[in-house]
Amino acid sequence: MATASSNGEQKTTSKPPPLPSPLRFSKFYQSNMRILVTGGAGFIGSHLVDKLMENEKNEVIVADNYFTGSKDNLKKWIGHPRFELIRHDVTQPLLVEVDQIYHLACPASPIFYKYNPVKTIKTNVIGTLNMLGLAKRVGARILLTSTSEVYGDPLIHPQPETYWGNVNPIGVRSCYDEGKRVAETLMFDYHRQHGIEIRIARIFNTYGPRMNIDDGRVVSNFIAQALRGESLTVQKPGTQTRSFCYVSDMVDGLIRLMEGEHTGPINIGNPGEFTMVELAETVKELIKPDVEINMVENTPDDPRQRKPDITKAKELLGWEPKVKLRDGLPLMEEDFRLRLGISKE
Ligand SMILES: NC(=O)c1ccc[n+]([C@@H]2O[C@H](COP(=O)([O-])OP(=O)(O)OC[C@H]3O[C@@H](n4cnc5c(N)ncnc54)[C@H](O)[C@@H]3O)[C@@H](O)[C@H]2O)c1
Ligand SMILES: O=c1ccn([C@@H]2O[C@H](COP(=O)(O)OP(=O)(O)O[C@H]3OC[C@@H](O)[C@H](O)[C@H]3O)[C@@H](O)[C@H]2O)c(=O)[nH]1
Repeated sequence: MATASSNGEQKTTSKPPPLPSPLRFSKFYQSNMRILVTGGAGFIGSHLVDKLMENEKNEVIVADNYFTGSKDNLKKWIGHPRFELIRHDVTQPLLVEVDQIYHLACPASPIFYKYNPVKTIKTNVIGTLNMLGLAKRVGARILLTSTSEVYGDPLIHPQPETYWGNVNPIGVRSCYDEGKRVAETLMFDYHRQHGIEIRIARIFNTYGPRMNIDDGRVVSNFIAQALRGESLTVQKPGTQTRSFCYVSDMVDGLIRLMEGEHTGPINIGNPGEFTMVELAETVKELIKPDVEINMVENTPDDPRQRKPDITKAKELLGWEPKVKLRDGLPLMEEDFRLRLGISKE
């Protein structure tokens, strides 16, 4: 049990976690690393599970309520002896014995997190409290997937982790961005007060195969629209920017953060920055050159610019993204073609 926090402050630690089953110390038993992935049936979560399952020393448990995720994303692991899938809502306590927790459970696409905002904030606050309670009880290390949305509509560009953000506390996005900010606070309070080992990743826009076709986020929308021959819906003004990270780079960054020595928060994202008009033009050029681009109304509080400063990730985790947008989009196109049943002309 740690006695000093990463910033040198003294911590009050409560009672230590119970000892694990004697079986884990038995001479002839090689214990595996037991890893819980909440939200593991979703887009990033299922890719993370694939990577974790590659290591034969890992046992993976997924807890998911299937709000935006699906069993289909995990079908290759169902029935595997090192894998378990639990239908569970993180707003309820969970009793499992694990060594690490990747806490991803939360809808991520704006149309889904705004659909039931009260549930979104409960997922972020009560869900994170429950997972921290679990981490405390069993002595597990816990990683939270926070978001670039904690910077709100940023007034500093690119965004370093030291920036405190510019967030509307009462807007339609607040259930998500303020929810994640409270989740980060809870993580640090459990760390300082109870000595829990924490990791916080601030994820910037991530894309790749397995995103829901009707997820509503911009990359999946544009690819699905181009493949269906529908016009690409660029929300006004179209000059707003995002920086897109391919999912395999993201998973690599999350695992390095979990395995490393630093609590974070650490930005994980690709600094390649594009306006939404540039993204639409790239999708058009790569997938369907004759598709139209249609300017449509935007939603409130849409951040005007976003680009991660990844100096910390490079220095502390030895991580930087490898896949450029132009290389990642065709991989996603291939997956969408398969799922939509539209072959290349
Ligand atoms: N993809 C991105 O660009 C991005 C950016 C920043 C942060 N993140 C964070 O990464 C995580 C995963 O995002 P994603 O893109 O894979 O989204 P996703 O919607 O595909 O996955 C979220 C998963 O969480 C599950 N879930 C939602 N509420 C739950 C609850 N109450 N109990 C149990 N399970 C629940 C969903 O069913 C789904 O499987 C989220 O925490 C999100 O906030 C993602
Ligand atoms: O069809 C569309 C959808 C979206 N957009 C624009 O594309 C930009 C990105 O929108 P998205 O919905 O993909 O995602 P956002 O960047 O707004 O939010 C995301 O940020 C980080 C994560 O936490 C979440 O995955 C999500 O909240 C916005 O400016 C939006 O106005 C379009 O131009 N057309």
